[in-house]
Amino acid sequence: MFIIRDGRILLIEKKRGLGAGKINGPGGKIDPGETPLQAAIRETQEELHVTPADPRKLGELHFWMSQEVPHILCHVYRADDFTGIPTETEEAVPVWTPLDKIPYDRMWEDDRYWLPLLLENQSFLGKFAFEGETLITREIATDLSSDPLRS
Ligand SMILES: COc1nc(N)nc2c1ncn2[C@H]1C[C@H](O)[C@@H](COP(=O)(O)OP(=O)(O)OP(=O)(O)O)O1
Repeated sequence: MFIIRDGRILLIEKKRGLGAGKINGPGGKIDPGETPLQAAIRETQEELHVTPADPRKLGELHFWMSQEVPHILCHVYRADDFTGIPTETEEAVPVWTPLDKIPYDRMWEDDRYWLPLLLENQSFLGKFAFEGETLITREIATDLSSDPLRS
């Protein structure tokens, strides 16, 4: 979940789990019975104590990681407002970042290929294969005019 307001993006420094130490948006696994959107909102509330307003889906990302974590499907949302006060939790430190200073060198390697599209409000479908934390192959499709991602 990427919240953007007043020329800044609300990122997190993740304190535990997959990608600990990296900068990312809030997010996590979908619980049984949840939709991807419900999960993204809940994870944002749990990790930052804020609730995104009117989030909309802009992207789908497929990650192939390793034999232990073979495939991850990640639903990517953008919101342009929120309620609450971004607060450090056991899971994350809030990192408000100017849009022209996004720290890609501290993020997963794939982010530099699709986060600029999200900032431009473009929809995207990405496929990324990793070996460890190194990006090996990437494929990105944009301008999904039939809008399959907005359902
Ligand atoms: C491999 O490339 C990745 N790139 C990016 N940008 N984000 C990724 C990548 N792999 C995973 N993620 C995201 C997806 C989720 O938002 C988190 C990982 O969440 P995780 O499954 O570890 O869930 P936790 O944060 O541990 O939380 P729960 O266990 O509470 O669900 O990273």
